Order: sequence, then structure tokens, then C-alpha cells
Amino acid sequence: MRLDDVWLRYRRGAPWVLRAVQLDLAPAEAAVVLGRNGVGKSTLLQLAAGVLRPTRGAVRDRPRVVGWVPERFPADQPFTIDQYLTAVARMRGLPASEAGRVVTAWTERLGVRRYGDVRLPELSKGTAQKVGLAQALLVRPDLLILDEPWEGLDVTAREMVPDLIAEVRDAGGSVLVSDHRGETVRLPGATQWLVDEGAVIVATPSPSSESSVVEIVVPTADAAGTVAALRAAGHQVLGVRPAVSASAAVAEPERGGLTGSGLTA
Ligand SMILES: Nc1ncnc2c1ncn2[C@@H]1O[C@H](COP(=O)(O)OP(=O)(O)OP(=O)(O)O)[C@@H](O)[C@H]1O
Repeated sequence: MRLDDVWLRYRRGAPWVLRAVQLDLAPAEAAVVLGRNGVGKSTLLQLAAGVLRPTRGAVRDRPRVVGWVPERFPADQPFTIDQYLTAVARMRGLPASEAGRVVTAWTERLGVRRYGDVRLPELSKGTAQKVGLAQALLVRPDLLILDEPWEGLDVTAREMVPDLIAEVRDAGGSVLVSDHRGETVRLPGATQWLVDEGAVIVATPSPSSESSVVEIVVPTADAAGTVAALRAAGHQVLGVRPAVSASAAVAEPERGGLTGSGLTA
């Protein structure tokens, strides 16, 4: 697929969100879309998905089957999970028996089988996000587009995302994924598209640049300084969270556990 001199603004006279974007995405390639909040990552993904049309320029050779997982699944629809996913599968061209089979398989895999009869507006945000994931995967996409897929999913589903991406790529499909949490360190070899000031800069990590995630615990008072020091040393800091004190409490119950911050660098 190619984005050929793509420009986008939401209204005539509004500022350009993307300007003269020229990008290629090859079969079996994964590209991670990075950039600060509001810079245009979702806009770029929606252009690739065909949800938005370029104001100028063109998207060429978009693969036939596109699976798009929006940042937030629109759950305000009066269907149960099974009704919704079966309708999507039928719209994708599957016969009724096959539609039923894939809906069962994907709802089981994503851990939402038992909510099959629950209506979408009644679902928790995490379950609704899984329905958003399932609808994109019912028929294996030639192009899978995931907008911040790690947001709003529970740990089990988050852990699944790299496997889902690998399966699409192994079958020759392309993947486009936005990520502001840094989770895509778990997609080795993915191209990076950095959106900045309307332009998109492409970086291809060399095969030798494999990286590891190191988790450390520091006293809360030192967290900000540690983050600054790690960044100054050129490391990518993925997040800071309160340390789970359970292990410390078990190890040293008489001292009341440890108050600290967990850092993933
Ligand atoms: N439907 C819309 N109508 C008008 N402006 C919009 C619309 N959607 C997005 N924008 C604007 O376009 C710009 C890019 O938004 P976009 O959602 O693509 O950014 P993003 O990088 O995905 O942000 P985030 O990381 O917060 O999701 C922002 O200034 C946003 O306010």
C-alpha cells in the first residue's frame, strides 16, 4: 500500500494535520506510528484504513481485506456481542455456518464467550475493546490497523496483541499500529513512522538493534530523578507505576512492606 503525497485537513481553512505524506507499507511489514498526543496518528491510521479520504493525494493499492480497530470501540449499538460479530462476519462474505464458527472461535480466544448474549452498551470498556479487536480479525485481514491497541485491554488481552500481529504478518498481511505507551518494543523489526508537525519520518531499526525491557523499583521520591537520568542516558522509559508491595509485604511483613515506584525502562 502506498500513501502518495497525502494531505489532510478536517475542514477548508483548518490547519493541515498531515502534509505531503509519502509512505509505503509492504506485505508482511509492520509499522508503528509514534508521536505526541494530538499530532495526527489516528488521522494517519484512518486514512490508511479508508475511513478518511485524503484532502489531496491518494492512498494506492490498499489491500482488499482491512481490519481496523479504532482507539475506542463504538459500543452504543443495540446488539449483543454474538449478533454484532455474526453480522460483521456475514458482511465480510462468510456463509452463516462459517460466521457462527469464527465468532465462537474468536470470542473464546479473547475470553468474552460468556458475554455473547450481552448487549454492547452494557459491556465493560475492556470487553468492548475485545469486541473491537474480534470484528477486525473474523476474516484474516490483509491489512490490520490497530489504534492504541494496548489501551483499555486487560493484561491477558494485551499480552495477546503481539501474537495477533505476528499471525497476520506470517500470512503475508501488513500491520499498522499506533502506540504511545512504548509497548511496541515487543514488535522487533517493525518500521517506525514518527508523526511530527504534519510530516512523517520513517525509521527502520537495524536487525542488530534488539532491545530488552528492564523493570526496576526505586523509592517514590527518587522516581522523577531516575526517569530523568535514564532518559539522559539515552534509554526509553515506558512508564512509572506504584510498586506492587505484595511481594515486599510477604517477604518482610513486620516492616509493613516497601513504598516505591516500579519503573520499566
Ligand atoms: N473529526 C475531527 N474533526 C476535526 N478535527 C479533528 C478531528 N479528529 C481529529 N482532529 C484534530 O486533528 C489533530 C490530530 O488528531 P489525531 O486524533 O489524529 O491525533 P493523535 O496523534 O491520534 O492523538 P492522540 O494521541 O491524542 O490519540 C488534532 O488537532 C485533533 O484535534
